[in-house]
Amino acid sequence: MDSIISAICVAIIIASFFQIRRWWLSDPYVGVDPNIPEPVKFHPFWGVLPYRDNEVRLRWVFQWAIGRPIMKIHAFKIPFLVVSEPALIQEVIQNPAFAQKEPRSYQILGRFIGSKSTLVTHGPEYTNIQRLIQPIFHRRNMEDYFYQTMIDSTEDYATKIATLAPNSDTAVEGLNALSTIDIDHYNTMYTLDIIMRCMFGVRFETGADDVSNRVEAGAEEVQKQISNLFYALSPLARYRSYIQVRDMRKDFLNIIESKKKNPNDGTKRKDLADMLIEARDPDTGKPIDDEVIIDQFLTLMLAGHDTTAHTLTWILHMLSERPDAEEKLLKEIETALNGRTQLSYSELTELKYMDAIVKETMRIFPAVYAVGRCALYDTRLGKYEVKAGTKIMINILTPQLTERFYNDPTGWNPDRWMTAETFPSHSYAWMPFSKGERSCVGQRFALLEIRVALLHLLPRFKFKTSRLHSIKLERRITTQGVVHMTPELRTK
Ligand code: HEM
Repeated sequence: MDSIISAICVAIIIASFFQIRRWWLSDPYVGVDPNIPEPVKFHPFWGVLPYRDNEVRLRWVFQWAIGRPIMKIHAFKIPFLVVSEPALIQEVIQNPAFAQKEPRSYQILGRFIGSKSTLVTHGPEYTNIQRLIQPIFHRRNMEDYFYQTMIDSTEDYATKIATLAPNSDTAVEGLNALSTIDIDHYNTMYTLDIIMRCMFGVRFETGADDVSNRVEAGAEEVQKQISNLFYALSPLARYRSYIQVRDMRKDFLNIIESKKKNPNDGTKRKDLADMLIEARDPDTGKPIDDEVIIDQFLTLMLAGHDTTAHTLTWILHMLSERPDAEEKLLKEIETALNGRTQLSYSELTELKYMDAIVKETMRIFPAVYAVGRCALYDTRLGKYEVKAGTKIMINILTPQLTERFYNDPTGWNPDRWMTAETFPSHSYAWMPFSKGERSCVGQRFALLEIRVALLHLLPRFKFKTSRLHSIKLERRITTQGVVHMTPELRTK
């Protein structure tokens, strides 16, 4: 009897071994059109994962994608189609079959932003939320409310920078000409302050109060989980995000409740919370549920601060590297100011060279270098068939660095945006805010923040990139720059 049981056990073990081996070696691209090329022969189980290294992270966005309009890659047998040709990207964006975001790319962020966030919903639920969110970012609100809030925050940032400038009267003790700051960290705290003030009318300041502490801890936890996948998958990370989100939601709910008790009677500058509390569903006339409002706050806070901060960091770095461009921008600002200290909203948004600098920096260092979509039903993409459930990565970076669309594509040259002749021949060859229905709702807000920062900081400070530290470009979900700079007070 024993020997029969042993024989059955051995047979099960052998059969399981062959089954696992078959699965391990099975085709990861079942259901994917076989005509779509694979850039290199990947391992059938690990796929692209062994190619992830520190120097060339995510090769698929640049190396393999160059000259490949579409290709297939996989990781742990999960296949993705990487689309890198502007005409095909346009097809993806305009085809309703691809209206859904790729849920996996939002798994980590999803822990923090809630299930009713505009970033992750789709279909009628998304349309309802968009109808409430989009009007908030209209030009009138920018001009009437957010512009002045951004200026106030920037003035405080300038005061803080002055304490870090070795040649300023207010410099903290012990600074010298070689002292540097991690400018991206400071920019991140600055953009967090802007979004907090615009959302709730409250200041965000490191260590100043409990709400600021919890917001900072939450924002840092997101960064940590995004940058370290192994940590993100651990129960500890899940627990920490649960606690932090719970605390932030409580804080935000308290703010909403106190605003409801003391509604803005027009004597104070309106903020985003006032606008969302006032908003009514156009069909039912009902106000928005508090939990839905909180999902949007968390989304705007997380989607809207580090992207802008990283962009500002790269702009300051490029201006430090290119004094000719900095000089030209300062001239443009000086001419526009004409002896005043402030510009009107429309005067600021009309500064052409400033706009060119922002565009050119976002071309080379797009804060978001790819976005994910998922086919809702069977469809076609170019000459290929795409089955329902197929995951798509829209490659934002590669077209922006392609010779077909840009002369000297890796050279930073803002002048290419000064005349229409040197604009890219396809509008989808520049899309740092994505395009179409699911593009960045905060684009106008982000561009205004960056312009306000340049207008109010550059004439006062010269930001010098330190040669003593290496400059690191980290591609996680966003393109972060680790850049050490010395801010110097400009003397007339
Ligand atoms: C330079 C700064 C920014 C860049 C480069 C950027 C880029 C993007 C991109 C590429 C998307 C599309 C994501 C996708 O399709 O999966 C997006 C979506 C979004 N962004 Fe931004 N963003 C920036 C700033 C902001 C700001 C300041 C806010 C809010 C205040 C914001 C709020 C959002 C939201 C809510 C979405 C989701 C839109 C939707 O699905 O309907 N972003 N952003």
